[in-house]
Amino acid sequence: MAPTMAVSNYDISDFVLHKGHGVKGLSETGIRTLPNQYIQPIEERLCMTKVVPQDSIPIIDISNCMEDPKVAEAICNAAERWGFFQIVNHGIPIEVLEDAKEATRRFFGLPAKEKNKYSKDNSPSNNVRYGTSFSPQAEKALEWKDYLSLFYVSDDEASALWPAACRDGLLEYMRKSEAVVKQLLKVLMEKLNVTEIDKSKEDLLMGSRRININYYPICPNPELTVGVGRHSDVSTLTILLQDDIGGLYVRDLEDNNSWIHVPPVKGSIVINVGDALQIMSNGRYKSVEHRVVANGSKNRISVPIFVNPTPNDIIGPLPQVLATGEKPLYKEILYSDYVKYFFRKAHDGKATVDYAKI
Ligand SMILES: O=C(O)CCC(=O)C(=O)O
Ligand SMILES: [Fe+2]
Repeated sequence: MAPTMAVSNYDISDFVLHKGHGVKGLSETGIRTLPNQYIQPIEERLCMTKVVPQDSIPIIDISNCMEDPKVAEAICNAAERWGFFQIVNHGIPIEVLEDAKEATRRFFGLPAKEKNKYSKDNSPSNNVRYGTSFSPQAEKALEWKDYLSLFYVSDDEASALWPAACRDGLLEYMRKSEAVVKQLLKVLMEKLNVTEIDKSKEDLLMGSRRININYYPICPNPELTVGVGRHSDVSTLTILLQDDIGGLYVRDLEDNNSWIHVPPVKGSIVINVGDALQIMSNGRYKSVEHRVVANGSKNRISVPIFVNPTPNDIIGPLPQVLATGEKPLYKEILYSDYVKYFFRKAHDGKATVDYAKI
């Protein structure tokens, strides 16, 4: 589409949602004013006075993760205090990270017609979904983001169903990140006195995976909207690859009113604790609220892998954590019910975890 072509407010949802242009397409029309649908209530916009520049989440060199108890301690402390940390020297080759980002750019660079083959209405499978915002049917204001979400079942299914433009790069990134996930979970579990991770425990911690690719295009009035609203992830752990633009903010648990930027660090991966791990650890590891701001001058991409329990797992505080008489803070719940609850509503901070509280 020609960069100067205007899209009226009236046509926006048809253009963005139904025709599959997404906010990327809207941004590329050269639009100068944010459409009303994207204007967030003031309390949902991130006011920069709430950002604490002197604080930052830990950056942990995990090259000696299994041998050096200090590394294990740093990981567990970060998961308790911040719920977020970055890892470097993780063993995933830099080319694999670059290829995953390239794969992401290639997918979003496709014509709308091609991307729209994977929309809710057109996708041949629920495991492959292209969309925009988080949950447009449930949201009062839309988020300035397009995404492709891929639930991993098997390499064969991915070969058959995932878009060719991004499939190989994303699969490789998923494969290469698996060893890192296992190491991190082993360390985090040991601190909870879970010393043996057999097959059923491994399924409970990492039995299913979803990889998303996110595109946050240049936004005409970034201060009026959000890239992603306040939420915590429903995962056990999230492994997030971001490009060099920045814009992800994390709530500071020790000063509830403050937010901390997660700066891009070349070659690093951001790790965050998700709700499932908060629940299983009975609140010891924190699934922390985070959000992404919109950007007025640069396009941003990110690639989170959500490492999850399997949908039919029952999750609740682990017996090893409660063994000393600690009171459970959460109920036992079917993981797929938990996820359904999360996706039924707009992003709303920590409300999903409250659903599991006793
Ligand atoms: O884009 C990012 O940095 C974070 C995205 C995110 O929080 C999510 O997809 O759950
Ligand atoms: Fe998230």
